Amino acid sequence: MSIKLGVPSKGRLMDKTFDWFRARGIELSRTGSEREYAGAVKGVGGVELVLLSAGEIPRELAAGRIHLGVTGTDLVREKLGRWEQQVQEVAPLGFGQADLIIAVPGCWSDVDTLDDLDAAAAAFRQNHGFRMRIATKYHRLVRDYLRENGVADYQLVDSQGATEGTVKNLTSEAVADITSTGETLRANHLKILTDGPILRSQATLWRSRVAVTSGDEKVAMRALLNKLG
Ligand SMILES: Nc1ncnc2c1ncn2[C@@H]1O[C@H](COP(=O)(O)OP(=O)(O)OP(=O)(O)O)[C@@H](O)[C@H]1O
Ligand SMILES: O=P(O)(O)OC[C@H]1O[C@H](OP(=O)(O)OP(=O)(O)O)[C@H](O)[C@@H]1O
Repeated sequence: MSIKLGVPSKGRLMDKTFDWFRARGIELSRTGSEREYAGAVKGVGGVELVLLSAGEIPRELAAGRIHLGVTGTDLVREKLGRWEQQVQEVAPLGFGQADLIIAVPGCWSDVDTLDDLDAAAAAFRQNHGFRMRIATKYHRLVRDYLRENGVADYQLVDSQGATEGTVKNLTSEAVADITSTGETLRANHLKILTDGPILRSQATLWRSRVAVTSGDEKVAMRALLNKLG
């Protein structure tokens, strides 16, 4: 059997992951037709490439179905409770940097910090009869962060994409999402709370702590990790 290496199947993370491995003498590639999720590995033996959604890689590592996987710190911390017990960081990859932040409408002139948000949330509930809505796909991280900072008068609404549009669409009052250049926030007239990000994320190579490795696989794992430095 081979070591299974999970890599995002599309987009910026896939291309940059392929570049990162290539720079270390390992050629990863998608094979078959443009739409087929099959991959090949050259430059090291006993390693199989598994192409997956970035969001599913934490779960596959935690289940031990892949031995190694590339995905963002944000996704590991969001998807896995007690993530340190399930995965181990092998190497930060130096790309896919993004901050998880909370943003509110730019016109909320009296809201710049979490404390301001807390006060605005209490007032919002009194005026509207329901809790201020924060749209996000990072439920665990946002809930933990707001609890640690004493903000309670809010509700999370799920948004799996185009989150910054939810304020304009009147399905939320604030958002908690990943940003890198800040352009999407600016284009949607949102401003970031000034307290600092909830989390700084980047693409990272993880090793499963639970995947079982046979003798052959241990040899392949050592050879691979040696090449990666
Ligand atoms: N604008 C950005 N710049 C840099 N990294 C980003 C940006 N947006 C998202 N990322 C990072 O890319 C990783 C994958 O993001 P996301 O969950 O959006 O995946 P996706 O591309 O939608 O793929 P899938 O839907 O297949 O899971 C995350 O770790 C995230 O932090
Ligand atoms: O700060 P910026 O450089 O503008 O990048 C931020 C955007 O990038 C991500 O979205 P993505 O492109 O993955 O699409 P999504 O909305 O479907 O998640 C993220 O969710 C933001 O919307």
